[in-house]
Amino acid sequence: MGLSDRNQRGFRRLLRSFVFAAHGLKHVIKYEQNMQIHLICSIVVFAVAWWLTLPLEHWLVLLLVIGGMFSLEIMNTAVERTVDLYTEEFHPLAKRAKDVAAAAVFVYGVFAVIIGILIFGPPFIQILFY
Ligand SMILES: Nc1ncnc2c1ncn2[C@@H]1O[C@H](COP(=O)(O)OP(=O)(O)OP(=O)(O)O)[C@@H](O)[C@H]1O
Repeated sequence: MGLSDRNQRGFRRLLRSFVFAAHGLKHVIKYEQNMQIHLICSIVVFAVAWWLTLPLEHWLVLLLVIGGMFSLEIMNTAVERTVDLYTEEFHPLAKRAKDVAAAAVFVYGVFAVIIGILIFGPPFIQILFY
């Protein structure tokens, strides 16, 4: 959507916003190594969850955690690009903004790993020791 047709309403506008979101997603997947790592990890997680025939509640938690991780990584990229638009010179506030955005992904990642251990730990212990 051009900046001029911001006042447009209706289905066409909705459709175009999906197209722009798809462009953003394609950009993050193509250029962000961390996003590629998240994608590979999530495919492995879903494959193992399928193999273990985890219950629906566990699938729902996994979907929430992985969806949240993707969304945070995408927002982190948005912060990085916005900071780069403002300056590509070294600036303490640019560093602060990027580091804080990265910290959001890191904190969520730590909790995602804890949730993963809680979900996958018991069935693996069952398979390995019983
Ligand atoms: N303009 C800047 N001024 C000061 N420090 C910066 C600036 N740009 C980046 N940095 C520092 O370098 C780090 C890496 O920044 P960069 O833009 O390369 O993102 P990144 O962490 O490599 O992210 P990703 O790997 O997800 O692309 C930042 O977290 C920040 O500490």
